[in-house]
Amino acid sequence: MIEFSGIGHAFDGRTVLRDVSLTLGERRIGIVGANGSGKSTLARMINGLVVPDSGTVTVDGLDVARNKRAVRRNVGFIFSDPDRQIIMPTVREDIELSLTRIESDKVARRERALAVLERFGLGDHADHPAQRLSGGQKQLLALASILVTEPKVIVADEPTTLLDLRNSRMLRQVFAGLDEQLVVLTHDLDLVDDFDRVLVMEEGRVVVDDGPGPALARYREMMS
Ligand SMILES: Nc1ncnc2c1ncn2[C@@H]1O[C@H](COP(=O)(O)OP(=O)(O)OP(=O)(O)O)[C@@H](O)[C@H]1O
Repeated sequence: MIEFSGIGHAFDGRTVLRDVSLTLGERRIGIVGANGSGKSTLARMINGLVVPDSGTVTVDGLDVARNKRAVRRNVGFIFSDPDRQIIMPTVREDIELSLTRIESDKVARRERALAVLERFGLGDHADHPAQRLSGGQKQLLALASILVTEPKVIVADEPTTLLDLRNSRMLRQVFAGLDEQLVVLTHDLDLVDDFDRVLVMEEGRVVVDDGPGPALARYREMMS
């Protein structure tokens, strides 16, 4: 359960979030909205990457600002720019690094890394330099390295921006099969059209909060 309570935030004196209060308990939640409407800022508060100027954010009852480390163990954050997330020289090592926290056995780590790479269509690239992957392959690697650790909550910021149609569809299926709570920020409206709940943001506020059908229809109207 994620709870935003009376959130306000400004960057350099410019307000970007205004009095946002929300309880997110559904399994799959989409957040859409115009560029600059505050989606990423709000999502980054879920794992303490941004601390709100006013109000509180809690995850399973833990105040994020005061318990960043504990919260981050349970919240996997997938950045829109995969270069921010890829650390190790090879593709397999990058996944293995993510696994060190939850799997102490080296051989088991390797097996799990290879299995997840196979699942994400990167099996043939396991020993390739991670930085030489294409943009979309890097995005898949960044996703795989978070999903493999099975965090309780996954926050994905524009996860399909670099993906081709086949991989976007594959990701949609991966998301459909996840047991974890998922919060996805996206401009790809098809990605969230079967989610449980969709929020539409405008100028730092949540202006629509509904099922995907009515919420996306309203958003399309707003953007036309
Ligand atoms: N670290 C920062 N320093 C200064 N301003 C920032 C910072 N991060 C975000 N902003 C500003 O806050 C506003 C909201 O940005 P945010 O990234 O939350 O929007 P968004 O809805 O995710 O946009 P997009 O769809 O373009 O990714 C923007 O005007 C942005 O310039």
